[in-house]
Amino acid sequence: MRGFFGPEGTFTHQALLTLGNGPAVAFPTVARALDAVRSGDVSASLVPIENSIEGGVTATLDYLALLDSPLQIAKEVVIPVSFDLCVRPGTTFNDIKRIISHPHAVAQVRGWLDAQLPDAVVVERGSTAGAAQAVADPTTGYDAAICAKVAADLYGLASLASNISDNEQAATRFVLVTKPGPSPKRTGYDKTTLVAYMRQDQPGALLEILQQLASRGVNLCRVESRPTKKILGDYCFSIDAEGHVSDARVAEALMGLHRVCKRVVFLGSYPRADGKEPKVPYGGRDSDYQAALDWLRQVSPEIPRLPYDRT
Ligand SMILES: O=C(O)C(=O)C[C@]1(C(=O)O)C=C[C@@H](O)C=C1
Repeated sequence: MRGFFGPEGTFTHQALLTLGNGPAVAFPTVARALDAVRSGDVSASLVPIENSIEGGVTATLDYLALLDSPLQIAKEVVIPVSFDLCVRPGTTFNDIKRIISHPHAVAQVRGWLDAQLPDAVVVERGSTAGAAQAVADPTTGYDAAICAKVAADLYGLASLASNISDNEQAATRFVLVTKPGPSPKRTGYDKTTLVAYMRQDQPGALLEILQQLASRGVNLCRVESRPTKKILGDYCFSIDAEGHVSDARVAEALMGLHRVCKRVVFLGSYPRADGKEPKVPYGGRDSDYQAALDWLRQVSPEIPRLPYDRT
């Protein structure tokens, strides 16, 4: 059984449907969807992780990487997102005083709201489909939801305005999260997600992290700093890098990070949704690493095995 950030009608739910039609259970928060994986109530949960306009979904980034119980990403899904302004049938534009939606959704229609409904109070809470559910119940005091048309149809709302996003190209990335285990097999178009905790008060610590990746030609798709939540000013880095942990250059970079960081949390290697293969720099292919290792063994035969060693 799979879990997802719900209820039915969220963008997460739509993303889940692209993975097939198996049994699924909705959770009202990302944290609960991930806890259900930790407790074994579901085998995997789908949660949003990154939006092309608003960036990382911090609830997911933080809760995925919990130090005592990190989870692992097995798959990613990317879908386009667009929003409608949805109301109970009969509500007019002039009736709208209170609007509700997910914070990421609000951020993606901010310009439209400022222009069309500048005086409305906007409440950021739950999910877009949860907002549609709340509006469907007149006792909640909400007049309109910013949600997908699918959610409006599910909860009996009418769309007063369609495609109100400030940016029509918006897309959100979702990840299917499991308990830690072996990564899915390397495809040649993979991504690796990790969190690097710097040593404190170490000049150039961030540069050192980036150097470990750059010097092996490992390209980054996302990097953002997140507070460690221990003391003010203490940060870790959430990173998506191109490549798979079994690619020699990625394995070497991860070992390098382990040497220079206080801690590295590995959150999985998995196929990229867009199937894009990385540009491997000169000397960065597995065969280059193998040739270098074979050469080193000739120079000094007692060199021990390395993780990517295939001889
Ligand atoms: O509320 C939803 O429908 C979600 O699936 C969450 C979420 C997000 O976290 O970004 C997903 C896509 C949209 O960008 C807005 C909200």
